[in-house]
Amino acid sequence: MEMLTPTQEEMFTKNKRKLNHAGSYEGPDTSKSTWLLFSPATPDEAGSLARFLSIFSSHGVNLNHIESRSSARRPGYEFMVECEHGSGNFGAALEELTQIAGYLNVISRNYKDNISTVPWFPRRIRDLDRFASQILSYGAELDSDHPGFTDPVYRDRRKYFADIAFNYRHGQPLPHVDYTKEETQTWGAVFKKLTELYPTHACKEHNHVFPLMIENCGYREDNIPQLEDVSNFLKDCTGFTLRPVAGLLSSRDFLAGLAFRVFHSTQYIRHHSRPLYTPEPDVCHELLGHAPLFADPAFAQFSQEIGLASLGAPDDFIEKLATCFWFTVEFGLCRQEGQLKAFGAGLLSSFGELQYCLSDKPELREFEPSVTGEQKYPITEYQPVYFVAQSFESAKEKMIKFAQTIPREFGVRYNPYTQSIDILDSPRQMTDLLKQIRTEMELLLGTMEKL
Ligand SMILES: C[C@H](O)[C@H](O)[C@H]1CNc2nc(N)[nH]c(=O)c2N1
Ligand SMILES: N[C@@H](Cc1ccccc1)C(=O)O
Ligand SMILES: [Fe+2]
Repeated sequence: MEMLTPTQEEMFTKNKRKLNHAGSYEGPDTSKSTWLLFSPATPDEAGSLARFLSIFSSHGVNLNHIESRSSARRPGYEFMVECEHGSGNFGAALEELTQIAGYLNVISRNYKDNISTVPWFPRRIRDLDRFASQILSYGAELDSDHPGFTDPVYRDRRKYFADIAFNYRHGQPLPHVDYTKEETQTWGAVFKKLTELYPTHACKEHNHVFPLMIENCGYREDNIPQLEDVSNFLKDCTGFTLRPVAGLLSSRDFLAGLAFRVFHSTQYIRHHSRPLYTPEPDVCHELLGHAPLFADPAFAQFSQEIGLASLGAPDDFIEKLATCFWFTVEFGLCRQEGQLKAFGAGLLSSFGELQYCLSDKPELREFEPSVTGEQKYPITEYQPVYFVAQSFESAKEKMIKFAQTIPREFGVRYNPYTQSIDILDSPRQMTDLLKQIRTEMELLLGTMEKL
């Protein structure tokens, strides 16, 4: 396969059709959400919601959802409405609203048509339910170059897994799967070969956590661990959880999940004919490659930082972030005690590529987000170039600095109590944040005085 730039890659996958819940196809940009978040012009305006709603009805704009809540940005209330695309004269309604609202954010899947809107991003953890129907390539439909393409039993099985993911909703237990004998054998072959390489090839953080997964999550040669068990384990370690996904998500959606410490995990297994390398993520990749590192607090935070940086970012920055993600979380190398080790999940799940990446064949460069973010890469074969991070800590610091160059008119912060993203753009919110930090400082000082 020829090399694709990230832009080409997006086009390549976007040109493929997407499957929605009902199993019918929809075009790439038909997602229907435009959210408006706004406040009345003055805090004590009585009956203001009714006045706002009349604007939408007079322009024939249908609302799918209406919510009022206490505003964090100023005294009084704020409203959130979800408008149905294509109904009525949305532009006119928006214009009228702008005239009389206090603040107004427009968060839209349709942001490409309107410069002043922020690309849609999930605000609450249950908003992630909307991603299920946005699978890019593969998914339930296998491509003709896929090793399982001509195997009807495998295709059937993939359909079964895709349905689980499509029907999953936030808060439900992760569906338990009875894997077949053949599937368990494929896992066994991958597991056996990889665990022989880990002591010499994997980074120390992976080697530290792996025995814990064997002990707590049923990692064994003769058993494919259940996502539920792995998710519960990660939740105890770092608050990360898994949710099932039918296949590749767009970079934007995938990264947004990480902002909530949610990792989208496939549940199907690679085709048995090629256990040592597969062109798409599968349960071996997620559970052997990704899961152990999400149990590491520094790595979990690094992943969440990338996720938070992506929320509402313009497309070109999403591409750069996704490329940096690719060359760290997916295919990163690092130096530890003078030796080169793999920490990328795509390496830790492929016996073939794990050997290859530490051989003298590939080219190595130093990880530097502004440079790495521009690198082209193939997605269905071994990487010709790898980037080497000095440590997780240094990679994290570089990424945070890079994230600060993303143009965005507000700050974002994950609120673990409400499991939602706070948009920070008012002095009042900054004062509140400062008060919280003061409480923590007092705790810290108080403890230091005791010790
Ligand atoms: C963010 C970056 O594009 C990355 O490679 C993503 C893309 N979409 C994905 N989607 C799923 N389901 N699993 C993944 O590991 C990824 N990786
Ligand atoms: N190549 C990886 C799977 C993978 C595909 C694409 C992206 C990341 C990982 C493996 O064999 O395990
Ligand atoms: Fe991955």
